[in-house]
Amino acid sequence: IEPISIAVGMAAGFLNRYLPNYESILSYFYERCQPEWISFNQTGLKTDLENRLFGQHLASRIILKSLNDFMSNDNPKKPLVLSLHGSAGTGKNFVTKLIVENIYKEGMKSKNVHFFNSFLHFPHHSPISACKTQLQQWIKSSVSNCERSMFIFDEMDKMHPGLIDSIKPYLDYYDELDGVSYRKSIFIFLSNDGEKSIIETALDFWRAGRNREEIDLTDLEESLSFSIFNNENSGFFHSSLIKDNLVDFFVPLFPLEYSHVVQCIMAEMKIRASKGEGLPDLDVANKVAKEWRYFPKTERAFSSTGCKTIESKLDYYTSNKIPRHRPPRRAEGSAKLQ
Ligand SMILES: Nc1ncnc2c1ncn2[C@@H]1O[C@H](COP(=O)(O)OP(=O)(O)OP(=O)(O)O)[C@@H](O)[C@H]1O
Repeated sequence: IEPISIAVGMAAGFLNRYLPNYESILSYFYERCQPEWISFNQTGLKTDLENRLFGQHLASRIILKSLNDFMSNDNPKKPLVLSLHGSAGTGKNFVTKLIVENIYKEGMKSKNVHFFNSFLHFPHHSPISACKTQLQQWIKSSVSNCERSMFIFDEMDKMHPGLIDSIKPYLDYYDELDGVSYRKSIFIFLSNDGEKSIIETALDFWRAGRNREEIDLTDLEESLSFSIFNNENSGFFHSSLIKDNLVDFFVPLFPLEYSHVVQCIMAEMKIRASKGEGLPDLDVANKVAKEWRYFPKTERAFSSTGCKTIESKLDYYTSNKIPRHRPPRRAEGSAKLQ
């Protein structure tokens, strides 16, 4: 009997000691809606924006300021809604990833980060009412689980306006909706809407020989919202989300210049070097960047595809097969200006 009672006593002691910590042990291994897993690394984001995002001074400034203010406010009046605009390959998805990585320990894999692509998740042939219900339920249940949820909508301009309108209540100034508060969530919309006016502004500065870093939001705000409102093909235009002022910040991403393409190639080379695949070489980066397509044809001011497809171009180049005149996936905005 003696050894049994000793064993029972030891087991009781063990459980007493560790059971109260059961939750914290679990939260050590499994992602929870807790500061260990979700907290804003302001310095990390600042450093990433300065060192990893090229040619986007205005986007960097707006994103950093809006997130600093929002994440340090314990009682925001509404969720943060950012709408990122710009042509293909200028860094909309990339900067979103930087934001996510500096809030969620698990980055894009976090179960509290929800990424939707209009084509993939809401194909136009699907019944809109079913999509609306599913999307609303998804948002509600995610925020019920974790108030610090993030929702990213890519290709927002291709999204059905009815679907955009169905998320409006969650973006508004409500304390709660059916017992759920959405005020600490973040919504990020990505689209090509407004690219024409962003390109035109950047081109005006380029032609005037002015530094693009001098471009201020005031130079753009009016023309950007005008061009979004007047794009009849856009889901944004047809939805009432903009009209009702539910977007907190419009974030313009400028077309990238030759020097930014070189920076992107060098960044990719550094990633490869860290995996033991060669060394960064500025001469090679310059050679690859020269093979890029630029617009307008005469001035060759901006890259037609931003920094997109760098990996494959670098692959081609390093295997001595440079892709010449490969059509960019999407360069409608640039074509108009040629
Ligand atoms: N401004 C930038 N600074 C650094 N890297 C960039 C930048 N823009 C693009 N890149 C690089 O190019 C890749 C493609 O860019 P990204 O997916 O962010 O483009 P996008 O603006 O979202 O384009 P799309 O409108 O076609 O979705 C990124 O993964 C990143 O490696």
